[in-house]
Amino acid sequence: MRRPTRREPLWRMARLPWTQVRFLTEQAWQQHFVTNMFIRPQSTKEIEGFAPDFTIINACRVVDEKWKEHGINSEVFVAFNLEKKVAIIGGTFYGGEMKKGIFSMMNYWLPLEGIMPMHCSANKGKAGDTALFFGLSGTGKTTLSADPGRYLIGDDEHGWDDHGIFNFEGGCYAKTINLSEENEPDIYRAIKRDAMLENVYIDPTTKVPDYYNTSKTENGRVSYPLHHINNYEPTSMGDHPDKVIFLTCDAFGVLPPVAKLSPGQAMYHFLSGYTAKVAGTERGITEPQATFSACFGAAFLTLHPTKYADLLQKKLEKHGTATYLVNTGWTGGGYGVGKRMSIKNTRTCIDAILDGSIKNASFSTDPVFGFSVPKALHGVASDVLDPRTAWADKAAYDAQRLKLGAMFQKNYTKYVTPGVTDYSSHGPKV
Ligand SMILES: Nc1ncnc2c1ncn2[C@@H]1O[C@H](COP(=O)(O)OP(=O)(O)O)[C@@H](O)[C@H]1O
Ligand SMILES: C=C(OP(=O)(O)O)C(=O)O
Repeated sequence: MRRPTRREPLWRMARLPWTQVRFLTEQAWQQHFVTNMFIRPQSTKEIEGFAPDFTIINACRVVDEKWKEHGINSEVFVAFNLEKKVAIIGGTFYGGEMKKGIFSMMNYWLPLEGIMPMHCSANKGKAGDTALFFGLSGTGKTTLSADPGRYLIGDDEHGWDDHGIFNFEGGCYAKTINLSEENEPDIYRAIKRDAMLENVYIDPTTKVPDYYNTSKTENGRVSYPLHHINNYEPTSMGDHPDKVIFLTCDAFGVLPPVAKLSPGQAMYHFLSGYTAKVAGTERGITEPQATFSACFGAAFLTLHPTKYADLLQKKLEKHGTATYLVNTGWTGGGYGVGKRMSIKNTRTCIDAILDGSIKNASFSTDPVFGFSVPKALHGVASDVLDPRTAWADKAAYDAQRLKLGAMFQKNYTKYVTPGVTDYSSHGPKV
C-alpha cells in the first residue's frame, strides 16, 4: 500500500496553482490517485529497502474483448491474486477499483490477526471519544464524518484491534454530485491543489468544475489527502469507539431517521446490511434499489459475513459500545413520493448521539422492528422523527413497513445455520 517514490508528473502538478485545472495523462492520473488515497511514506528513510506488500498493475486502457467467453460481466476486469499479491485492473479508469481492491485484501488478512476490518468512516470528539459510521456506498460515510466539531480519522476503511481503531488509507474519496459549500463545507474546501477530480464536468471555457452537471456520471468524485480536511486527526487512530452508527439509505421511507439498537439488534442489522443502492454507485442503477449488503459492504468481503459479525460482536461487548441505526434515505414516502432526508436533519440526529443528549430522550418501541425510536429530539421536527407521521397515507406506511420486515426475514434465513449464533429473534416481527 505504500509507494516508493513520487515521480515527475506529480511534482509538476504539485507546483501548479489550484485555479489552473490540469488534465492528467492516464498514467499520471492513476499514480496521483494512489498517492492521495494510500498511506504516504513520512520520510525517505521509510522507503529505504522498500518492498511492496502488494502490486497493482493498472492497465486501464486494456479491455477484455473475450469477456463473454471468460464469463465476466463486461469488458472491465479486476483480478486480485491473494497468493501472488498481484492485481491486474483493465477496461476502467475508475480509481475506486484500486482502493476497494486493496480493501478486499485487508478484509482477508486482518481477521487472521484478530483485527476487525470495517467499511466505515470514523471521527473523534474533543474529549477523545471515537465514533464509527458503517454504510454502503452513498449512505453518507464521507459526508457525515467530515464534521467541523470533530477530528476526522478517515472516511471509508478502518481496522479495530486491541489498541483501538485505525485508518488504513491516507486520503478521502468524496462524491461530488450536488456538492455545495453550504451543505458540505469541509469537503468543498478540501478541493484545493493536489485534490483530484474524477468524472466531474469542467466548463470548457471557464475551467470551473460544475458539480450539478452529471452528464458524465452521477458518481463524480474527488480524492484528496486526509490533511486537506482542516480538523483531521494526524495519528489516523482513535480509542475503542463508544458509538457505532449504521447508516442505511432506506428508499422505502420506512425506517426512522434514528433508532437505538440493542446488542442483538446491532448484530442482526450488521449481518443484514439493509440499504438502497443509489444512482451513481453501480452501473445500471438509475434509481434507488433496495439491497441487503452484509456488513454494509458485501462486495468487499473475502470471508463469510458471520466471521466479521463474530469479531465485531466481541469488540462491541468488550468495550460497551452503543449502536444506532440512522436512515439517510427517504422520508414522507418512498422514492418517487417522499424526499431524501436533509443532511441537516441527519446531522442533528448524529449530533444528539455524539454529544450523548439522545440518552435523555424518551423512546417508543417500533412495533415491527422492535428498536427504540426517540419521541423528541431538539432540532428535529416530530413528523421527521416518526416516519409514520411523515407519511400522508398511514395505511400505506403500515403495509410498507410489514413488507420491508418480511424482506429482512427472507434475507436473514441464510444466516440461520448450525454452528452460527442466531440473531433472528432480534429482527422484525411480521
Ligand atoms: N441525509 C443525508 N445524509 C448523508 N448524505 C446525504 C443525505 N442526503 C443526501 N446526501 C448525499 O448523499 C451522498 C452520500 O455520499 P457519501 O457521503 O460519499 O457516502 P459514502 O461515503 O457512504 O459512499 C452525498 O452526495 C450527499 O450529499
Ligand atoms: C469507492 C467506493 O465506495 P464508497 O462510495 O463507499 O466511497 C465505491 O463503491 O466505488
